[in-house]
Formats: sequence, C-alpha cells, structure tokens
Amino acid sequence: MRVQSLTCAQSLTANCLRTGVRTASRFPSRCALSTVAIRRVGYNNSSSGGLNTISGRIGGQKRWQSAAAAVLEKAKADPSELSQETIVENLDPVEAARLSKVRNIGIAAHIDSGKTTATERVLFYTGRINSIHEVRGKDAVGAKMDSMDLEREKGITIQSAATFCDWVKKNDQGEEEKYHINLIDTPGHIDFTIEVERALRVLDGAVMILCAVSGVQSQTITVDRQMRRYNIPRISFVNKMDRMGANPWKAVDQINQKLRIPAAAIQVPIGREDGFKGVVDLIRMKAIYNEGDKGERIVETDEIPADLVELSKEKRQKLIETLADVDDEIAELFLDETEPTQEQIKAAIRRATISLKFTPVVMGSALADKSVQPMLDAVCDYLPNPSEVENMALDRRRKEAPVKLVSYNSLPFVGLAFKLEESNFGQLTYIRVYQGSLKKGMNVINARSDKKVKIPKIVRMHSNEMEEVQEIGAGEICAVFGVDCASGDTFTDGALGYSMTSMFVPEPVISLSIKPKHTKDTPNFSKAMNRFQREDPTFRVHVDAESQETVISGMGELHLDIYVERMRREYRVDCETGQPQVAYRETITKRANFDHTLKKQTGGSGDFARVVGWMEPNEEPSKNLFEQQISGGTISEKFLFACEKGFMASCQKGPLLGHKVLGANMIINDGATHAVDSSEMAFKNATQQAFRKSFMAAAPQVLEPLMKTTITAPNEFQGNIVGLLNKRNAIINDTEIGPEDFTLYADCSLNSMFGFSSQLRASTQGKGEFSMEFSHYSPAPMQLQKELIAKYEKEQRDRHA
Ligand SMILES: Nc1nc2c(ncn2[C@@H]2O[C@H](COP(=O)(O)OP(=O)(O)OP(=O)(O)O)[C@@H](O)[C@H]2O)c(=O)[nH]1
Repeated sequence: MRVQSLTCAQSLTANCLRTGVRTASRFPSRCALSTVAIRRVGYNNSSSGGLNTISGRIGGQKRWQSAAAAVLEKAKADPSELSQETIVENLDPVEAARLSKVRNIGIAAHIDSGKTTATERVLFYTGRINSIHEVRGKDAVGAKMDSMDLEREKGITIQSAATFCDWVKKNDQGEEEKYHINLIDTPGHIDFTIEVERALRVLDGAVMILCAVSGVQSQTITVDRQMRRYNIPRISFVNKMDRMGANPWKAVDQINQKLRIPAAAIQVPIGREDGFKGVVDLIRMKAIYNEGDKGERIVETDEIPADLVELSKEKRQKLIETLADVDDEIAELFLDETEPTQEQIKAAIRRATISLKFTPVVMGSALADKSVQPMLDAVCDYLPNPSEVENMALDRRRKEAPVKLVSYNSLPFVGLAFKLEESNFGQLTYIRVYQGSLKKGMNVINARSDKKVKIPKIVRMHSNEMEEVQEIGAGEICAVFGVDCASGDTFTDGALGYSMTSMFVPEPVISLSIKPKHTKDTPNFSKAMNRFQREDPTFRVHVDAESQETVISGMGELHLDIYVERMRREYRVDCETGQPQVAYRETITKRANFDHTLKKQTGGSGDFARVVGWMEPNEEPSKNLFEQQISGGTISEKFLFACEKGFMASCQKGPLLGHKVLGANMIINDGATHAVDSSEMAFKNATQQAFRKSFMAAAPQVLEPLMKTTITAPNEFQGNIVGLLNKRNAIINDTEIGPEDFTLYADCSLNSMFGFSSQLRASTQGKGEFSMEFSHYSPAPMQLQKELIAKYEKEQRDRHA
C-alpha cells in the first residue's frame, strides 16, 4: 500500500531531521535495556506469572546475579546514586518479566457511561466472578463493584472499589500470556472527585469510557484534566454501541477536538445499535465476534464483512496517519512510503500512548456483552507496566532532593497509603507499593510521623471481599490492616528517608449544620463523623464555637446528602440538617498597623500583654502567615508561640462573617511583657484582639468560590444557556461548537449555581448537562458582601441579646 496523505507526518519528520531532534518516547532506553536483560539469559516470558519475589531462585541466573549483585548492593545502600537505567539494566530477568505482565489501571468516565457495567464484564471474563449482575438490575443483586447498599439503590458509584484479576491473552506468536491487572472502578459524579484523584495518583494507566451516543461529556472533560494532572496514559473505550444513535466516530472526533489528544480508532464496529455484532481489528484486519450466553467466547475470522472492507482500510489509514504525527518511527516509514507492519503499528501505539501523545480508541457494548475482551487486550498491549512509569519521591535526608523510585522487589520498600476505609475488621489501608516488597509481619516507618508500625495482615481487595497474602511485590496494590495513618502517608522500611507527594485534595465548597435528632444518638454520631473524616479528605467537620453547631463541609450537595444518608443506614442516626451554605472566605487588601495592649486589673493578679506590628495581604492568596521580627526580647519565645496560636485561631473565624481567613500575614515586631501579669493566655487574647482591629482596618473583603463549569447541550439551546449564565454573572471563557453539540466553559460563582441543574434541564428539554469543579476564590460582588455582613451582624446581635 502506498501512503497518500503525508502532510503532517512529513512535516514533522522533516522538522525532526532538520533539527536533529527525535520525538522521544517516554522510556525507550529502559524498555530496550530490559529486553536486552531478558534476552541475555535466554529467559522465556511465558513462564512468568508468579507474583511474589522469585529473584535468585532460578539456577540459570548465576551470570546475571554476579553482574547485578554489586549494583544492587549499592542500590540498597543508596539508590539515588544510581540511574533508573542502571538498575533496570541489571534487573533480575524473572522480576522484569513479572513486572512486564502487571497493569494497574483505573476506569474513569462521565456519570453513567458504563464503568461499573464494563468492570462487571471484566471480572466475569477473567473468572473473578461466576455470574454477571447489572447496575440497577432486575435481580436486585447489583454489580460487584457497587458493594454499598446506597450505591446499588441509586445506581451510582460513590466510593472507588479496587479489585484484581488475571487476563490470559494471545501474543503475536499465538502463545498465551497471563497478565495480572489491578483495577479500580471510580465514581463518575464530581462530588466524589477525591475518589478519582486518589485512584489516579497511584495508577499507571486508565480506561476512559465514553458513551457512543453522547461522546465527550462535561465530566469526561474533568476526568481528562485529572488524568493530565497525574500524567496517566489511557485507552478510550466507546461503550453503548448497542444504543440508538451510537456513533463511535463522533466520539473519536471529540476526543481529538475537545480533549485535544490525538486519537484514532483501532477498531471498526460490525453493525450498529440493535445490530451491533462485534468489531474489525484494524491492526490485524480480523473480524472479532462474541459468542455464548454472556459473550464469553471470542471468535476471530479473516473474513471482514464485505460492506466494511473499504471503511476498515480507510480507518486503518487514518490510524497510521495519526500515529505518524506523534511517532517518529511511523513518520519515517511514511517518508519511505512503506506500510508499517502489525508489530510496528502496535509498538508505535504503545510508545505514543505511554508518552501521553496518543490514545487508541476501542469500542463495544458492556451491557450487550460485546467486545469487552478486545478492550482488555488493549489494556495489556498499550498501557504501561509499573516499570515504565516514572514515580518520584523526595529524599528528606538530602534536602528533599527528588529521587526516582524503581519498581524492583530487592530494593528498600517505599509505599503510599492512598485510601483508608473502615471495615468490620478495623481500619483498612490501601497501599501502592512503589519500590521493594511489603511482607506480612514487617516493620515499616510512617515518613510523616516517623512512627514504626508492624504490618499484621496483607490482603488483596476484591470489591468488599479480601484474600490474604504473605507478600506484595513492587508495582502492586494491596490493603493492610491495623496500620494507623492518614490518607497520603508514605511508608518506608526505614532504610530510606523518602517521602512521596500526596494527591491533590480540592477544598470543600459547601457546608451545612447537622445534629442528631435524638441526643441518645450522639456517641454514634461522633463515631460516624470521625470515620467519614478519616476516610475522605474532602469531608470536613467542625464545631462552630459560638453556635455550638456541628458543621459539615464537602464538595457538593450530593456529597453531603450521601453522608447524612450513610449516617442513618450505617449508624442508625437520624439527623436534622440546616440549609446548605457556601464556604466563603475572608481576606484583606492593604496593610494596617497595630499597637494593642491588653490590660486587666481586677484585684489579685491581672492580665497584661502588648503586641505591636502590622497585617498585610499574603502574596499567595491561599496562604496565611505569622511572622515575628522581635529584637531585644520584648516578648519571650513562649509568649510568641501563644501569639501564633492566637493568629491561627483568628484565621479560623474571620471578623466579617465568621468564615475562614485566607491570604493574610501578621507580623509582630515589638511588644511589652509584665513580670507578674503576663501569661500565654494574655498574649493569645491580645493577638486575637489586634487581629480583629487591624483586619477591619485593612480593607477586608469577602471571597466566594468560583467554579470551573462545563456545560454541553445540543446546538439549538446555546442561546438559552448563554442567557441562563448571563443572569448568573458568569464569565464565559470559551465555547466550542461541534456539528450537533456545543460545549461552553465558564467561571461561575457557586452561590449563583444553586438550582441551576433544574433550570438547565427545563431550558434544554433535559438534554443539557453540566459539571462544576472548584477553581479559586474571588471577591464576591459588593452587594452580596454587604448583605452577608449585615446578616451575620444581625445573627450576632440576636445571639447576644
Ligand atoms: N444500552 C447500554 N446501556 C449500558 C451499557 N453499559 C451500561 N449501560 C447502562 O448505563 C447505566 C449506567 O451504567 P453504570 O455501569 O452504572 O455506569 P457508571 O459509569 O459506572 O455510573 P457511575 O459510577 O454512577 O458514574 C446502567 O443502567 C447500565 O445498565 C451499554 O453498553 N449499553
């Protein structure tokens, strides 16, 4: 075949040739080196599959062992001295082969795209479950991964659930290869976004599911942003090909245009809607069908249906062209007018996917049990194994110098606790092992607290069930019992002072007051609050000092509703809740000096503290800072510490509305102490009073949360939606108009978005969708500020009347 349209690829390659730059794939040298390592000892891939450490057990490895021993000893003592390549080059070939067959993947998508339904098929086809149950299915059992009653009833995923399975696939030589897949099904709703964040933080790749009818939806755009944040390579699965109006090409175009990732289908559907039967594999040019009750048998044939031969050629060509734009090797073949081989195409897809330059698109229908297995093959073929992903830690013993972690069992252990969950047997901590291996009974050190803990029990999770194991190798995911820690803590075996950065935790934007209806339920209420807070960093609880009300904060109304409901179901506590409130913030906009003396003389010993200094806006609007610049010891260290405490307490409850303070600095540079009457309490109180006075003198402002809002709807409703947004004083940042739908990106204040979903539904005949994500705090309109302040002052007066 002669390649016709070369324009983009030609120009790219010509450019590369001119400048001498090659588009580097992510870890080309490492992959090449590990292959060399495997070949050197004549290791046969197909004998892999054991998941525990097996290094050094095979006799034929003597040569490797002696060559590697020195490197490994050095790596154990100080791996930061060695490059990743040096270690991988010397990797135990058995270990390298084990890793090459591990995939840690997440499934993420817009609400209701079929993540849970697809995961159910994956578990069935890999033999993890014996029968398939549907989300909201008639049998009332519910899907395996929606294990919570509430999830099964509402048909939505609330918590991400982890599982694992083994997938046996044929390689290009027709030999069977077993892959071990750790899989996390994540919720689609934005209110549970922390579940997606923490899953993506520890996964190596993802399957992004799209609906064949709706294509890229508002939440797909959020998920895309999250995947970019953690550099997650992905394959795209266009699901629901059995639905009326299914059109995979629209989804492919939208991935290219809306998400701006080069994407091309590697399959063509055989039939559509009711008549969807299977797919044509464009790389091998074979038709693939599912047979059996649940589509469990895959039948492959060289006979592509006659009406699809031309389309398949055209789409194959499109795939090659798209690859040529992102991959040098294919681009060079283009220049030589040589058709790439199957192996070359597959290798290019893999390179480009792992280096985040491309996403291959597969298609099927999870509900109709069609073409899920080829999606699993694509996971194995194109998503990276743990050793192909760069994971970094900070070496606390070397001024936080960044160090690479190497997925290798024999190195010192480093793992990250990414999720906590209360189970019937105590706290369950999910850990991703990045380096070394984790063994039952081992002592590990929490890098944050420096506390030593023993690992009493290690399990692999299968939704809400677990399987005990003795050891977990590098690059794997497990859960441990009896480890007291916080979500995001790093564990090491003590040999290294490494610490990993945690995931991005968005700020809660909505609060409501809550209390148990019956006082007898208070102990259970507190228990539930403690547990939910520990498990979910976006769920916060505090007691308002004045009203004594418990206030819960979270990512949205649904988020808080779910916790209220869980309290009722899991703890049998009925609660009364107040109206949802926006989490405002307070800040200052100019400098104000203070010289404040607290003096009380009521017979006996009195109170005395004088603080002098100023308040000013912090350059970083999200931070507060306390600084002392005392010279001459006018205030002792002990009392300065009390001043800092006073500052922190004041930041928790601003003078304008009683909301948190952001972006304020307080500097104390002078003061006075009385030999008898001064105390820590006096300095704390004096600081709080000075804070209040100078805050009010520093042109204070109320800030409100602005939300990155994405709205998609059919084109005919564009005018209606712009009208709705104008009424809400939204700032429209961009609009993309497609052939049928448009997508609008706007910044809207959260306050103006209450009730938006029903208005959107009404003005788009139910066809519009939106998703919101916290963006930043911005000054609230003057009128709103005045109203809020007046309301707060009235509440204060009433309370003290
Ligand atoms: N027609 C059709 N319906 C599907 C398909 N896959 C899933 N569904 C249906 O779509 C609905 C949502 O499916 P889920 O699997 O719960 O989707 P999800 O993405 O996990 O949902 P959330 O986690 O709540 O965001 C259910 O009613 C499924 O039966 C499919 O391939 N075809």
